[in-house]
Amino acid sequence: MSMRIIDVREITQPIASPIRNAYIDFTKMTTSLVAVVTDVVRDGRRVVGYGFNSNGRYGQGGLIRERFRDRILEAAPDSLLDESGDNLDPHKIWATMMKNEKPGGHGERSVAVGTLDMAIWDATAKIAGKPLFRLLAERKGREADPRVFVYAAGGYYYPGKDDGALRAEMRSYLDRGYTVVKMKIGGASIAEDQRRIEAVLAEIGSQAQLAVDANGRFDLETAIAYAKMLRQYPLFWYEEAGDPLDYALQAALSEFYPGPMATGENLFSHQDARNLLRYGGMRPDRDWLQFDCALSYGLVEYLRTLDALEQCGWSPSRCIPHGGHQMSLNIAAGLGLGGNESYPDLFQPYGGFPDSVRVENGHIVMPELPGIGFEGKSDLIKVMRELAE
Ligand SMILES: O=C([O-])CC(=O)C(=O)O
Ligand SMILES: [Mg+2]
Repeated sequence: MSMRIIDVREITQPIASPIRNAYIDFTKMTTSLVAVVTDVVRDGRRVVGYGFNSNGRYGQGGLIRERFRDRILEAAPDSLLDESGDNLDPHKIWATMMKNEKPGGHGERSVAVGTLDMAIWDATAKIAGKPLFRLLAERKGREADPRVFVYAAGGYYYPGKDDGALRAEMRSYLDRGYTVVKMKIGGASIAEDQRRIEAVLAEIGSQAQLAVDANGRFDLETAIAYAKMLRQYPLFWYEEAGDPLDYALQAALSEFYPGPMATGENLFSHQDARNLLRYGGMRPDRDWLQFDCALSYGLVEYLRTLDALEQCGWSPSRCIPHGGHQMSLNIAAGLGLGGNESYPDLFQPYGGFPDSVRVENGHIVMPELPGIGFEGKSDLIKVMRELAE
């Protein structure tokens, strides 16, 4: 059976909200929604793979429409297929997209490619008739574990939001089954952030743990001042203290912060990830890596990142990706990551879980849906089908 990709579509959609972290507000935030349309039919329906980019980087319509889409559509169809000729080969499609791209300076083309790569894996798993996490586990020769740890990310700065509202937000995450919650720091004075942290700790008590995220705001001196304040609390992690590419800052910070640190959501290639592990002072026994395939050239590249981790003595179980999307849930269930982020109240309809999924004791169980599982989330698949079906 020969098959081909007949179209690649992109639309840039708003995911705006009035929230802000220590670095940006989200009042103009967008995402690229893409569809990879094939001529394959499964269960009476044309197979279309879908993807989108995570929050934090804007939609990539320009790059997708002007460069990457055409490379896929202009390639000889058979050059994009696996050995059997019955399915797409995401690795070959990745190489086709990246033809005539110089190495280094990864910028945001990694977001454009990561978004398309998500759609390509969705189509590939649908054509194979399996959930993506099962396909990944099979290819890796390991057992999938459909039960995945998830934590609730929120705690943003928000106009008029006081400690009472922050506490109520965190309480609502506990009520929805989460055992780890995350809040923003670095967007207020250190005294105010300490007060906010203590308010949340008082609210969650021993029911949950708290992670804090500075979104890369701090210089070394401020990062250390916060470390000295934060280390008196039993935090789940201290995230992205300084600039994502300032490995020396991260390494120096480790001398002042014995608890778990987390970073990596703004590193967009396996080379950058490897540099973090080489030079960032990150500790494989306690720290967390948050590389997000949807921002960093997709799963084809994330597999290289996992190889780089292994070479540096890191387990995939130390990875809890940024982004709160179902793609990373599949990678976690299929390849043994430590879990995934979730934004219970933000970035809808893109984030979250299929409708049938509940969080229990900080974990979800992946449903057995072909592909990434977008078809199980009614509000999401509705906007996806408007693009391509
Ligand atoms: O506020 C953001 O940009 C999102 C973020 O850092 C996170 O989810 O860790
Ligand atoms: Mg973050």
